[in-house]
Amino acid sequence: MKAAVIVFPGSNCDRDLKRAYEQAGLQVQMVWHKDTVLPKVDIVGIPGGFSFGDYLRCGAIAANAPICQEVAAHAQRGGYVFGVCNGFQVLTETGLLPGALLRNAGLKYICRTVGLRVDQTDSVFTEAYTKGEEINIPIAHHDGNYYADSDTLDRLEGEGRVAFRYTDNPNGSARDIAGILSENRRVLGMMPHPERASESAHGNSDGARLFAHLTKALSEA
Ligand SMILES: NC(=O)CC[C@H](N)C(=O)O
Repeated sequence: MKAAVIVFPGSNCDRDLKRAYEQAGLQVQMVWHKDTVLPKVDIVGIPGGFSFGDYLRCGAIAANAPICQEVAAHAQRGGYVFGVCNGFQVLTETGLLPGALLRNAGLKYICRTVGLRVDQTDSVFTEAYTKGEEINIPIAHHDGNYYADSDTLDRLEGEGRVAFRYTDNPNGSARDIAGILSENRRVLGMMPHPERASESAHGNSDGARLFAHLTKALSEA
């Protein structure tokens, strides 16, 4: 199974995501944002970081990079895409996921491990968990406050597209939302970083389960 990890100027979790994918058994190719061809892969990863220095809005400039048209085409063909933190911000800016990530309610950068509740287990990203299970995953962001209008929030909830919620909302996110899925559940965006909870040196393997299951599910898909 093959994965691509997109790299923008200012990405800083690209190699962490590559490592988490590789440890789970995926073959990874790094893809520069100016590339206009996406290699044939089973999943695209959009990593965390500070793409283009977070200028304009987090993820807004990255969303207009040439490779993002290819990522959108891949998603429209039913391909899998996984955006972590800045990657989630990029996915909302491209319109592949609804809503926006606003400045944290407390206006401060938050870097700590938080509790998440798994709300939807019916996706390749979340099947490893049980519904309602509480896991611990680190966050590191200043713009993680998920916003969408109430109709969109109702639709996300009604369609079972809320993947993860914060157990103790750290950033003001609407309805405690920490991660959402696309309509076909093949695109996941989440603010917490499962790749930072994926090996013994991290002291937490709650994220490793996501990656291990992902590889298995992709090979069976
Ligand atoms: N860790 C990250 O991806 C950070 C995302 C973004 N730069 C923010 O701080 O909100």
